[in-house]
Amino acid sequence: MRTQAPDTRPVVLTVAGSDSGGGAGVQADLKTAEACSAFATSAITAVTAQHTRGVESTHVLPLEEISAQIEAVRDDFAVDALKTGMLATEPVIELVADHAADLAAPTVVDPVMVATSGDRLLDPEAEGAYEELLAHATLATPNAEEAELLTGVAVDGQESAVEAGCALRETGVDAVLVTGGHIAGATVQDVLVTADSIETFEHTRVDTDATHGSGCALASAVAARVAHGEPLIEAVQAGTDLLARAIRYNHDVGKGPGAVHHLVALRERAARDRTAEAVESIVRRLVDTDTSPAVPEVGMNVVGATPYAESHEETAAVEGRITRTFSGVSPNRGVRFGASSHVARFLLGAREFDPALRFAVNCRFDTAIEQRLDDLAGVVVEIDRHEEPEPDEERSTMGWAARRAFEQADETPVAVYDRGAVGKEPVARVLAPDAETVTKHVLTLAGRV
Ligand SMILES: Cc1ncc(CO)c(N)n1
Repeated sequence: MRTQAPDTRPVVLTVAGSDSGGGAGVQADLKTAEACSAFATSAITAVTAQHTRGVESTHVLPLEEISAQIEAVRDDFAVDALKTGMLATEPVIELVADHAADLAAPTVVDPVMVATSGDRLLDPEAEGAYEELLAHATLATPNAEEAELLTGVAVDGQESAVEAGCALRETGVDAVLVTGGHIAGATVQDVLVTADSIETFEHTRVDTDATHGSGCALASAVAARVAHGEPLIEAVQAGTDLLARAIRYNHDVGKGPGAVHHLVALRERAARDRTAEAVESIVRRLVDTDTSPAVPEVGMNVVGATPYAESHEETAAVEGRITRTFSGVSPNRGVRFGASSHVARFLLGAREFDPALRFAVNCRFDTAIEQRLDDLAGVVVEIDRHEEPEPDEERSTMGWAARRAFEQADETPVAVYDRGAVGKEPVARVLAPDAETVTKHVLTLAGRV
């Protein structure tokens, strides 16, 4: 016999509909809540025959069966947060309102009315019943249409979102997050109205229709976090950040628009070891082959981004860079996540245009290297650093450099170089989707192939 090692997690109960398509509803809730470190339980209100293109049919379960599921969970588990999704009819909303009133745990209400596909998921006569449930809720997460249906305030921007949020708080709900995904604009603004603050969470819009399951995932992520005892504002910030990433790296499934990537943050973490090992293998090859002719005065860095990297903390690089020695080149210290700022920001900037790019290396640029750039198989772009704007808050203009390069090229470049500027050494940066290719590019520039 072995000693058990139990793992304790807060329990989330989702009361929602089943989506056979797996992207929204209970399926989305279970995946998201588990990915946010909660133990997820569920009570199914309705079974929908659904896919990425729409809802084919809906069967609402008998009220006693919905009630029995909630009772079964509550009898046995200490529920740390309640989350509601598709409630379908007025009696179901009333049933859940009774449980929310009686449960000493935070309740997150996603007032699901219409699917992303446009199909109705709530009996139109039941909209008024939400007041009863919201009276006992911690947070409501309506989108612009739901906020308008619940309050009569047409939501078309931040100001009206605040107005609708304040109006909805009259029901007694502690806080309202009016989500902005459906409001046109280059950025998505989600507006949180609480008793004593108004917070706006802003994310650059991702050009996709693959948002199936986004409302369910957001509310479940927030529920899992408040179940952990996280303050509401932090939980909402983290939830909206998660969703931005889950939409950018959406699941390309089905014939319609894809679904959000509920596990994206877990997958990012899971890819870290492989990414660091790939960077280590590139560094080994560059050291073994003595790439000193390609090492710039400022030192060379090899940067690897996880497939879902969004910040330099999610890229692995050599601490202290690779520098020239008497007999060749040497990495100063080990490979660590977050070790590169400059080259990492160039790679992250390039990933805004081509997310398949995973690796970048900054190389020397001189007349010998300039000639060898022709030997690289692919597009090479020159940028002029005299044109660059003031550095951003991270004191880096590397996002600009990547943007400038992609504006000038019709396809993803393999190298982006500049001839320097005052106080700036000329640099040739190589880019690739895989470790093997980026290594070959550096060896080519060093004259080692
Ligand atoms: C079952 C279900 N719940 C919620 C939504 C909202 O996206 C959906 N499409 N399906």
